[in-house]
Amino acid sequence: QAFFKPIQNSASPSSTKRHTKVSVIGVGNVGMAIAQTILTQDLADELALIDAKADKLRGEMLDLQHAAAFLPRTKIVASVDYAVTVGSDLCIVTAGARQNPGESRLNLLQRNVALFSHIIPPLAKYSPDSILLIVSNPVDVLTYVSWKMSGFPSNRVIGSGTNLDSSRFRFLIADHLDVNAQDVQAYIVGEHGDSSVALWSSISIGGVPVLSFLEKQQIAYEKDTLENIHKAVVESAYEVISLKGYTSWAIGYSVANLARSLLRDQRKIHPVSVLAKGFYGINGGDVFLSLPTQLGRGGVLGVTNIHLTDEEMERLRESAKTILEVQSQLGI
Ligand SMILES: NC(=O)c1ccc[n+]([C@@H]2O[C@H](COP(=O)([O-])OP(=O)(O)OC[C@H]3O[C@@H](n4cnc5c(N)ncnc54)[C@H](O)[C@@H]3O)[C@@H](O)[C@H]2O)c1
Ligand SMILES: O=C1N[C@](c2ccsc2)(c2cccc(Nc3ccc(F)cc3)n2)CC(O)=C1Sc1ccccc1Cl
Repeated sequence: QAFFKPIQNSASPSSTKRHTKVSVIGVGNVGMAIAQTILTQDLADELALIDAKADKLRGEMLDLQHAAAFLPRTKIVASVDYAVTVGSDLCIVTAGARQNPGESRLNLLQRNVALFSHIIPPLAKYSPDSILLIVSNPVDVLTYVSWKMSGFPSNRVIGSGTNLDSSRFRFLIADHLDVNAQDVQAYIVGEHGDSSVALWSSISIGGVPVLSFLEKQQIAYEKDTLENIHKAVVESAYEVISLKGYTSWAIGYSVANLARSLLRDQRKIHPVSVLAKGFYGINGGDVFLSLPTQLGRGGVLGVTNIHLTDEEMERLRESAKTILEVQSQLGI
């Protein structure tokens, strides 16, 4: 006895809506924050989870599946075998070793490059037309490594880069000016983390350039205000780590926002890590740095040609040089 009484001609029409599949590699703090945001925002029809720890992986899959009654219907699969990622539209990589106390960034990088040599090639094999979105740190170099290891065209290899830095920057500016962070447009570019570059000229509130906004609102513009807010972006990352030991929610929402632009072909502009060679006089070699980039279903659709001051240009080139020196030691 069928559970439902068939209704005439109710067979679902041959749906032209494509099946959207997202794979998240690494189900730690960051990977699970991204996964749950993708589910709550209904960004995928299928979510595949990968990790090296089989028990943790199955536990996270079951725990998410048990929320099905409260979420849009999404098929959730998980395995240590990369075959489960087959046919993904987007592969988000958060897997990686954590920096040990006192460990140099270079040593952490070398450990993560070794891990990536077992992660990227199977992803590329099972989903040759997918977009790779790299979150693992050091994100700019690991995005370059993923580009080399995958053999994908550079428009389909993106790093989360300074997307999180910029979202913290927007929050802090909004908090300082008592406005909504969604009305604050502000870009941090270049290298993710301690050496990022804040583009003061890019800041606008509701379309009003920040300096004239301050004048109009008669808010005193202390010379160091914006510089102090940029410093606070870096300090807040260290503060969160010191208080809770990791970061998850801001990176989760910021990466899901990138996933939305990519999967829904939003053609939105985000500060993400892209192959920066040829832009702003960066010509010393293949280097990934964050620039304001238009994102859509094809990945990187274009890089905006924003005005940079000489100082901003110089700092970008310095970052490129540092990263190229590190990359030259990888032998990739
Ligand atoms: N780009 C950014 O803005 C940003 C922000 C926060 C964190 N991060 C980075 O994200 C990464 C993850 O952070 P986290 O807090 O989730 O760490 P975590 O240790 O909680 O999770 C990492 C996961 O990767 C898994 N893993 C390790 N090796 C693997 C392999 N070979 N294959 C598959 N899975 C593997 C581990 O089992 C673990 O579950 C770190 O590199 C961190 O620095 C980046
Ligand atoms: O919010 C974070 N948390 C992390 C983190 C998460 C789990 S363990 C450490 C963080 C927090 C603080 C410092 C730091 N340094 C770092 C270490 C190794 C790298 F390869 C890159 C960065 N990393 C990872 C990370 O990249 C961020 S954003 C971030 C970091 C430093 C400065 C500014 C920003 Cl916007």
